Amino acid sequence: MTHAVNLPPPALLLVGCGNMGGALWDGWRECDAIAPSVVLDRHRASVPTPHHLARTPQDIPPDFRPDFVVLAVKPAKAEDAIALISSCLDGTTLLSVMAGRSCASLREAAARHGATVSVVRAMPNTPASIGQGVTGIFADHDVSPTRREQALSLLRAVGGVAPVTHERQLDLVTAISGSGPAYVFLLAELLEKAGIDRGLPPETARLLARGTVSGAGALLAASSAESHVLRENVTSPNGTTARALSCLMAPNAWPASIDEAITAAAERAAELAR
Ligand SMILES: NC(=O)c1ccc[n+]([C@@H]2O[C@H](COP(=O)([O-])OP(=O)(O)OC[C@H]3O[C@@H](n4cnc5c(N)ncnc54)[C@H](OP(=O)(O)O)[C@@H]3O)[C@@H](O)[C@H]2O)c1
Ligand code: PRO
Repeated sequence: MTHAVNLPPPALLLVGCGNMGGALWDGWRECDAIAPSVVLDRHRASVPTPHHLARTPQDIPPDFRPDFVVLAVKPAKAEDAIALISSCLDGTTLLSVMAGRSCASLREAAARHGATVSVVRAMPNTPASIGQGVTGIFADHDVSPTRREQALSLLRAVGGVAPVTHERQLDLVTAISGSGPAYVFLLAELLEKAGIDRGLPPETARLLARGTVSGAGALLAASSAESHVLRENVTSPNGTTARALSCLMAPNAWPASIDEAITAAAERAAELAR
């Protein structure tokens, strides 16, 4: 995939505007990355003009022709969603953010409902809502260069983008960065709980835990130093951090559990593909 040159922002039919679809939608709207678009979702309260909210496929304006149909429903609901919007799908590019579902399975599902589509798969994450996502992306062989570039631009508008050359690598992307924010939020939860359990006022524990996770993330983003160097900068010889890290870095602690967690998530992504 190469760099886009002055491509017009695409019009989208966003199917599913929940946690991930909503994060992308907020990020795209914030930076004007999209032409007038339609959101199909049962729960979204509103979308601002010039965009249009459809509660059911019948609410989609009949003359609306999207450049991309962005599929952001749960993988188990993909088949139903494709059946419902098949009349908008024919001839478009399907941009799926679903875990697991392969390009081939989505192409075949569309074909079962009389629609010919090319498929781009992206695995974003929820910090996309504030323009700080990171997305792995894979374009199927029949996606046109223009659509590839537009898909890349869309995802670049909401953060970093890592193209992968083999579709199966998206399972690992899902395990590391798609699911990854949850691991970091868990760390914030556990730090907060540790403070409260040891007698800190809850609001103090919350401030310290959240500030530490977000501050460390911001420092990582702003610094060119490797993450292990930033860690070592906090760690005085024989000091408090060294004592804590001797627990966390024990071979059967974080090194083992992170490894196990990534394997488990990637295996689940592969299961969803089946
Ligand atoms: N959450 C993440 O951090 C994340 C990250 C990367 C990728 N993903 C992928 O993104 C996809 C969506 O996940 P999510 O967490 O955003 O799920 P979600 O919060 O449940 O959002 C999906 C939304 O789509 C709506 N919907 C489904 N079918 C519809 C239909 N036919 N008509 C109208 N609305 C419909 C759902 O409504 P109902 O609940 O009423 O069906 C829901 O509001 C998944 O495939 C997941 O693998 C998620
Ligand atoms: N959320 C989706 C899941 O948990 C995919 C990545 C993040 O399956």
